[in-house]
Amino acid sequence: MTDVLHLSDIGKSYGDLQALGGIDLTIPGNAYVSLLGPSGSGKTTLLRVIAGFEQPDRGSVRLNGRPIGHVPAHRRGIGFVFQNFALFPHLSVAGNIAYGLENRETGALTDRAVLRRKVGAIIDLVGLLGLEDRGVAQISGGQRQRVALARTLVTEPHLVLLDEPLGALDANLRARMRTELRQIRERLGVTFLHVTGSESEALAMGDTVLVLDRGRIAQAADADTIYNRPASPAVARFLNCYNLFDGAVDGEAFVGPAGRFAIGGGPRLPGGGPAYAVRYDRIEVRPVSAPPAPDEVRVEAAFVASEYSGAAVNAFFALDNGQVVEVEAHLSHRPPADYAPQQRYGLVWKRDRALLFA
Ligand SMILES: Nc1ncnc2c1ncn2[C@@H]1O[C@H](COP(=O)(O)OP(=O)(O)OP(=O)(O)O)[C@@H](O)[C@H]1O
Repeated sequence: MTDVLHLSDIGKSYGDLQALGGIDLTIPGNAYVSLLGPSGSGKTTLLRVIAGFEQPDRGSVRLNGRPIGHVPAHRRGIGFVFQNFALFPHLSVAGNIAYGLENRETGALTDRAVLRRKVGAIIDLVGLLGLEDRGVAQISGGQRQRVALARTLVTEPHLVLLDEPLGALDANLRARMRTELRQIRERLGVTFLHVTGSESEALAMGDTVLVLDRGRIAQAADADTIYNRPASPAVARFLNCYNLFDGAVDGEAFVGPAGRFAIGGGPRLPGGGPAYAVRYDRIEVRPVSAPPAPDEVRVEAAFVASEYSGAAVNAFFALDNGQVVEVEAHLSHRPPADYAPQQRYGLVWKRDRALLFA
């Protein structure tokens, strides 16, 4: 598979603020790539540099092997889908989709039959058949999102950039559009680079997930690797599914304010430590009197509260040093537990299930 985009040492500052601090990145053709990062990490700035809306202070951008730093945005052959859709309110669904083809600077399409065929094919692809003549104010949010996507795809871009494309949709629709976006992309074979602040969206959608941290790529890997082997405590923190503990390695234990955790045969990860991380769903809650097995780590904590989220329940426990530990139980595995407020429990996990950044 050939690479579609190559970034080398891209830097961008606004005054004293460094938004991008030297980005090296290669994005393959025919792939779904998610770009995940907390607010302010530089996601939008990076997309805008790639699209050509923003000039970087340094570094180079290559598209299909050719440098495009000097090429204006509208000639790059890169599509952009915005969170707010940015549709023309006075045009119909078909009118919005045709607009870019009819009005492009070079090679504007004037042949009505060709235009109708191209627009019709893309309307079919994104699932808008029958809505061609509706005004865009008379369709649903999900349908407007499809129009925004179709309007970009009809220009046959080499690469499509999507900035929080599902952010304006309600939760049900967002889940459905995830699957649809992936299917549409697969049918076309064009690379999507999808910016999101949602870890679940990034992991669910990306063949490759890029994690941005303060203007740098903290990790680029498949979703499984990111989830199970985050490259640093910062990446683990963004994923919102790891309890992180401060401390230091002391012989065969990790020692910090939360206690002394015996180190098992689990991996020692090189990046950004020292820190100790246990995933929410790796922790079991036991009566305080139950002793741990030799291969387990145990801390005592008082139950604070639970939160149901559909298929799972997340319970929060306070350690003696005040740190809150989150435990996630999937209801398909066991019925919801009934913990007593303020009561003490043993929180237990297998030594080799923890991650050690050292
Ligand atoms: N035009 C600008 N002028 C000054 N500072 C800017 C400008 N655009 C972005 N920044 C700053 O650059 C940093 C990166 O911003 P960016 O919008 O790329 O982050 P982001 O990861 O997309 O955030 P969010 O998820 O909140 O949209 C932020 O600190 C932001 O305040």
